[in-house]
Amino acid sequence: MADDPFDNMLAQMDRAAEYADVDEGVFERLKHPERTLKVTLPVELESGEVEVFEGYRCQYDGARGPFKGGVRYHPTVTQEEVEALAGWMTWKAALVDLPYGGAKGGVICEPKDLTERDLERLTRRYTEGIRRMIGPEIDVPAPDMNTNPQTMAWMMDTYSMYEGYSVPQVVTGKPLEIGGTPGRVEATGRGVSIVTERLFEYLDRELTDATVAIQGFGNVGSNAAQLLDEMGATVVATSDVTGAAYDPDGLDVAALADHVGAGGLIEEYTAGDTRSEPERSPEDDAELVTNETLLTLDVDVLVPAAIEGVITADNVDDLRAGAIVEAANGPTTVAADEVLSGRDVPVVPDILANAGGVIVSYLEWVQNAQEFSWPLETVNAELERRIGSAFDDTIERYDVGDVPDLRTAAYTLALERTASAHEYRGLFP
Ligand SMILES: NC(=O)C1=CN([C@@H]2O[C@H](COP(=O)(O)OP(=O)(O)OC[C@H]3O[C@@H](n4cnc5c(N)ncnc54)[C@H](O)[C@@H]3O)[C@@H](O)[C@H]2O)C=CC1
Ligand SMILES: O=C(O)CCC(=O)C(=O)O
Repeated sequence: MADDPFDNMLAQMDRAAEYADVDEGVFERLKHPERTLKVTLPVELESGEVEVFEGYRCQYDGARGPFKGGVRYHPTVTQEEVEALAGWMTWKAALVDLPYGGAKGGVICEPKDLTERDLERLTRRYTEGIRRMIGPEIDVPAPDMNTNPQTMAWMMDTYSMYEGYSVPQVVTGKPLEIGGTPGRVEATGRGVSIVTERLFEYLDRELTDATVAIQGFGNVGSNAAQLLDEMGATVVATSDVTGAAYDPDGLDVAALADHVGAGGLIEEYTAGDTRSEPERSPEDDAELVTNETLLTLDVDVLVPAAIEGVITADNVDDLRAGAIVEAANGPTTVAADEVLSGRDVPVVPDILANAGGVIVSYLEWVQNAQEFSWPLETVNAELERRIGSAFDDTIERYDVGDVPDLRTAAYTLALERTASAHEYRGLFP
């Protein structure tokens, strides 16, 4: 990872500050997380060994409503990363106008070294650790990297055990059977595909002529790939931690999704590797390239959909993509942003591009509160309306002509909305 993600988030705020109509004192307040809880999580693993994990939950800013944000399981989680992610959640919720503040959680662990039983125990320990901090009207966790509907089911169950009754509204991204909403699993990728389509309309370019490279083929990357493929774009490359599959004629995205869905790795899918011949579509002649090469491919759209800090001062001069749509949180450093902005490469910022997940989480939370469920068509239509409206707001702010790029336009709106909530509520108790 290039720069410290928290410093990067602060630098993004600073870049927007000169254009945002925000009181200086309130702006200073917004540069600090409200609180971060660090928890120690002893877990007896299935192997019989006891391992002590460390986890965090950061509530960054709650002026606009209950805290909201995912939980990440990853070996590189740090307190600063969780705080940056919680800050980005705050600006995201404000930009897409949800009645939420921003939060994020993380546990330092390598999920692929843990059994399903270990993951359940770890999740229950973590939920117990942060349960004093969360609640349907207080702070509502959701999935992020390496967590999924099953993780949310364990969290909901653990929280409910302590309350003595079922509390589905305490987390979102749950399985349908226990109060999840149709459409949440695909929501972030769907949002990415919608904003990409809207960007192309704005730029007066045809998405059906476009080539796309997507770094990361997890929940977000794989759904974005499949939806962009359905919209007629040509997905030429995608990756996981083992490397990237690249085919200039276009990947067979559905076959790749089947391969990865069955637990396969990207490196096993590419030409020259016979381990996955039965799963690989005979037409797919993908070669294995590195993640670094994927980022520098000559494509119309680059979609970073893995981790933060991958587009930096070190590689930005090699980037050839015509546009960037940030599905991951924090993939671009401010130093790289300045170069891209100078080159007029449009970058749809994370707080807009990946907001589909939290939008549909909000719709799940509302359905839980109503004790009512909506059909998929209603959820998808509401997602499209809300993310489309945030896209329009961002473009309208950008078209005023003073801000250098779309990220600064989006931050200007998010900071003004959050600051305004602080001003109405007052800074002091
Ligand atoms: N899941 C969600 O609803 C949302 C996720 N995001 C963001 O999207 C990004 C991806 O999240 P998910 O798809 O949920 O995670 P995931 O765990 O389902 O998938 C992550 C993907 O990235 C790959 N990856 C991990 N480290 C990598 C590295 N160093 N280099 C290249 N590839 C690497 C993994 O192999 C996997 O293909 C994260 O930045 C997350 O914060 C943002 C909004 C919502
Ligand atoms: O669905 C949510 O509440 C949050 C998703 C998330 O963690 C994110 O947008 O980064």
